Amino acid sequence: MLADEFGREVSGVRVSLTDRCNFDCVYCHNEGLGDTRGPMAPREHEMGTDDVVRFLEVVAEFGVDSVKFTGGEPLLREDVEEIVRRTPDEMEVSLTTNGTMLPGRAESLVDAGLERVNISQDALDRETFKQVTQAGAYDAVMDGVDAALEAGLAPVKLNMVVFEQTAGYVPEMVEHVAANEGLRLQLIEYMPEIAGHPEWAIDIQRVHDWLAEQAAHVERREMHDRRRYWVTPEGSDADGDDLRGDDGAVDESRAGMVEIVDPVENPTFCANCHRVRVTHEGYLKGCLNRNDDLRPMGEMTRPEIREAFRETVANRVPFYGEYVVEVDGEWVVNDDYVDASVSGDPVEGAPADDGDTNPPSDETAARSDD
Ligand SMILES: Nc1nc2c(ncn2[C@@H]2O[C@H](COP(=O)(O)OP(=O)(O)OP(=O)(O)O)[C@@H](O)[C@H]2O)c(=O)[nH]1
Ligand SMILES: C[S@@+](CC[C@H](N)C(=O)[O-])C[C@H]1O[C@@H](n2cnc3c(N)ncnc32)[C@H](O)[C@@H]1O
Ligand code: SF4
Ligand code: SF4
Repeated sequence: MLADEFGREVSGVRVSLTDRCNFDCVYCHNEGLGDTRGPMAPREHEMGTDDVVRFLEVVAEFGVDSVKFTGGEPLLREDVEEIVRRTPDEMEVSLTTNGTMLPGRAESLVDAGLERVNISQDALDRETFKQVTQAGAYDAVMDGVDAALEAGLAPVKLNMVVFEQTAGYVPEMVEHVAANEGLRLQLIEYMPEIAGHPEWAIDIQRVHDWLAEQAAHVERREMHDRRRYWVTPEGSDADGDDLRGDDGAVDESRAGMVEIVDPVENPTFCANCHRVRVTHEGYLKGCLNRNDDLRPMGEMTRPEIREAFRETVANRVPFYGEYVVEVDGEWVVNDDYVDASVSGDPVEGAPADDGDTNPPSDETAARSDD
């Protein structure tokens, strides 16, 4: 497995299959690339099926053992089943989706080899859901969750971005996953830099504190050093060891799992980051939050992919605490990287700054996600 200078091995890749979407969520960072609005028809610049598969075959040679397909809305592409089917067997295959296209496709995706799915669901309230997603597809998402469960994808992780509009729904969502076997919840710290509206952000530590009071059991996940809280349904007094099944793991019929994704507030999140990303246009990206290190893979021949992947890994840097540091409460680019990030040579062949990318515009870094 390749490792960067900070000792972080790269075990996973996240492939953005498209930047198109049928939703227009008010907070969307589009995996760090900005706006998803625009025509929904397939576009020429998206990586083709064969390119995606060839990329996966090459990184599998380096011991990469998991791939997540994301976007935009990945299921707008009709070749997801084919891509999943042709993904090397040794890789765990997962998908992050808004869920609307899972009814009618969940089974074919599972048949093709899909092992896990994360579905974005920010509230159980129809009106709030509509305001947040700027789409009225609440029922389609709920049907999507059911379709995933029926197709055997349990546990299904619900992704909820916690910000001003949704924070009040956290207790209800936590009870929802505690009471419904087969569901997990992921509470994602809102990242305002790409989407704007810093005033929407809330203090994620308050959510940790509240969950710590509710939880019957707490664990840490190695990836990103994320905290996982196991919460029992209302009325249950099960605790700690009572929750474990015969195999020693928490029995999900007795408690629901709530994981917090807090890249900014958690000082050991980036130090435990083991993922490299690929944009829908086929550029490697060492960090979700950076667009100044996009690296093309030439004509995507195997030697070119190998070389670009090696270089991307070699140049990876933990974002929070290393690439940006906190000065007077603001994240600013570390002086050691100023040349590389702001005025350094753009990667040859990388997309121009035409609104599709978000390089830090000054010394305050762009903070996005995936
Ligand atoms: N800054 C940052 N945010 C991340 C990272 N990974 C996930 N996130 C945030 O969490 C959101 C949801 O992530 P998912 O795409 O569902 O994947 P995940 O939860 O990381 O992956 P699994 O738990 O392995 O399924 C992303 O869109 C980001 O907002 C990361 O490496 N860096
Ligand atoms: C960009 S979407 C792509 C996949 C798919 N369209 C979906 O919504 O699941 C991936 C994840 O990013 C999360 N996300 C988007 N913008 C965000 C932001 N500004 N802060 C934190 N998470 C965000 C979404 O909630 C979603 O779970
Ligand atoms: S569904 Fe996903 S990609 Fe689409 S706007 Fe919402 S967060 Fe962004
Ligand atoms: S911000 Fe960058 S370095 Fe930190 S966890 Fe996310 S992708 Fe990894």
